[in-house]
Amino acid sequence: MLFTDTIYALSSGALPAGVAVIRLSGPAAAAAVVRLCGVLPPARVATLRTIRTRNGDPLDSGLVVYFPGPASFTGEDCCELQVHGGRAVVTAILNELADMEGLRHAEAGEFSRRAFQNGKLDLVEVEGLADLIAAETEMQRRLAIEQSGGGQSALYAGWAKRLIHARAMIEAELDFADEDDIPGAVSASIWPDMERLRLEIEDHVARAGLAEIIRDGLKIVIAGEPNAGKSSLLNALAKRDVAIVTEIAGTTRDVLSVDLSLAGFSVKLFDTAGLRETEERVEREGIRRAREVIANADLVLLLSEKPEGFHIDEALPEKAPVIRVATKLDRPAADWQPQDADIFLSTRTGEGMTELLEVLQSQLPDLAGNTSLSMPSRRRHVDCLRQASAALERSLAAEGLEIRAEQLRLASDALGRITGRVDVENLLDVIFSEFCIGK
Ligand SMILES: Nc1nc2c(c(=O)[nH]1)N(C=O)[C@@H](CNc1ccc(C(=O)N[C@@H](CCC(=O)O)C(=O)O)cc1)CN2
Ligand SMILES: Nc1nc2c(ncn2[C@@H]2O[C@H](COP(=O)(O)OP(=O)(O)OP(=O)(O)O)[C@@H](O)[C@H]2O)c(=O)[nH]1
Ligand SMILES: [Mg+2]
Repeated sequence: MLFTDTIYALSSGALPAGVAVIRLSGPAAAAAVVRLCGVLPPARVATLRTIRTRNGDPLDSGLVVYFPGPASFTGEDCCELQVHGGRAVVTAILNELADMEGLRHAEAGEFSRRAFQNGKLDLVEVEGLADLIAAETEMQRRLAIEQSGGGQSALYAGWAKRLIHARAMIEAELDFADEDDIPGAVSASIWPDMERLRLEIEDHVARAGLAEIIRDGLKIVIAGEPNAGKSSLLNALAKRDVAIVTEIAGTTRDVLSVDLSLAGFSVKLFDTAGLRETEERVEREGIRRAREVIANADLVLLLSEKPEGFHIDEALPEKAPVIRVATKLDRPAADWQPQDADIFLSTRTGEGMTELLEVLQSQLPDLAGNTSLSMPSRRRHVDCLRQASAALERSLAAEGLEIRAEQLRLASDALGRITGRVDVENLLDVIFSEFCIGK
């Protein structure tokens, strides 16, 4: 594909800033820099230049870098103007660029799209870059680096290679089937490896849930009777006054949520309406919504201010763990026994809060140390991997070499779609639109 347009955009963040980076990519990038700075700096050497309007008036003095293609981020000729990050400075330079022939402002993700189309990045790496830019927690960063740095792509490429080898062996057998001196089972040796491959893919897919927790955060829902102290706990954990707290039972109606970072993980903490039978319409709707988030929780903190309060007739999630939290421990009223709850706390005195945080951390996946974060990070990857695994399974079960070979081809195609080597044109708009402008 040929791009005739040269694109430009402010690639750094919000202005004002100490320094702003304006990137250009395309055939007219070098000429544009010559127009602004006189002469082109030597390739890949940051060089201090005065940037001028076409009338020769100085706009700014900045560092200019020229990356001749194909050895650039996009594979095209690229230039960077690293200028003072004032709004008027950047606007003036962008206006100069807008007036030049063949130049236009970049669309969201367009630099990365060109890098993909020029073979600099594959789709997994592109998606990893989008994740890296969005990463807010340490685990999100590590997962994104695994994807954007090519680690994941190398794994899939290795699998694709094994499939190609197997298909080649089958082709050879089919081609020479009539000749007596070719042993009948050239391809027999490949099936144990195809079975292993299928298991490897299945193991890999099984880690997708972990990736989802890293990307989207662990969903922890605070539930329990009205007045149990749910909103007080949300505020205590968030360390801000997010939810309304009153002594009136039935205060919270809407589902509230705050994002926390816990041991490098992102956690989404939900406060819900107290669960009880009621005729009050607004409260009933609040309780319906509470049940909905409880059903989708990764972890439920079930709160009660008295031992019998845990026996609610509510549908708790089937798979997610439930931690029983005894509240308002500072009050002498309730007669708690050690077996009544998992955690005893008071948000008023802070007692038990450390223990609660420890229990929450113990519920997070153990990814300490150098554990590899090799896992499918997106639904799209999981879908392709499942298709590959299913095709492998059909191939292993089928009779007849032609049919088995056809299924292996389908498995190859499914793997190829993950990194974008096979028919993904329709996906590209979706993937690149996730990016910010200038990336
Ligand atoms: N100033 C600046 N910082 C930046 C970027 C940028 O574009 N500009 N990046 C933007 O994302 C990231 C760095 N990524 C980059 C990736 C490849 C190439 C590049 O020139 N690749 C060539 C040469 C490789 C080499 O010299 O080893 C190539 O792949 O052929 C540059 C930046 C983060 N920091
Ligand atoms: N003594 C004491 N009172 C508490 C504690 N935590 C909450 N309370 C009080 O208990 C009452 C109810 O607290 P909330 O946090 O609003 O309870 P809730 O579970 O969110 O209640 P609903 O939203 O109505 O379901 C308020 O008056 C709080 O001040 C605590 O640790 N100690
Ligand atoms: Mg509340």
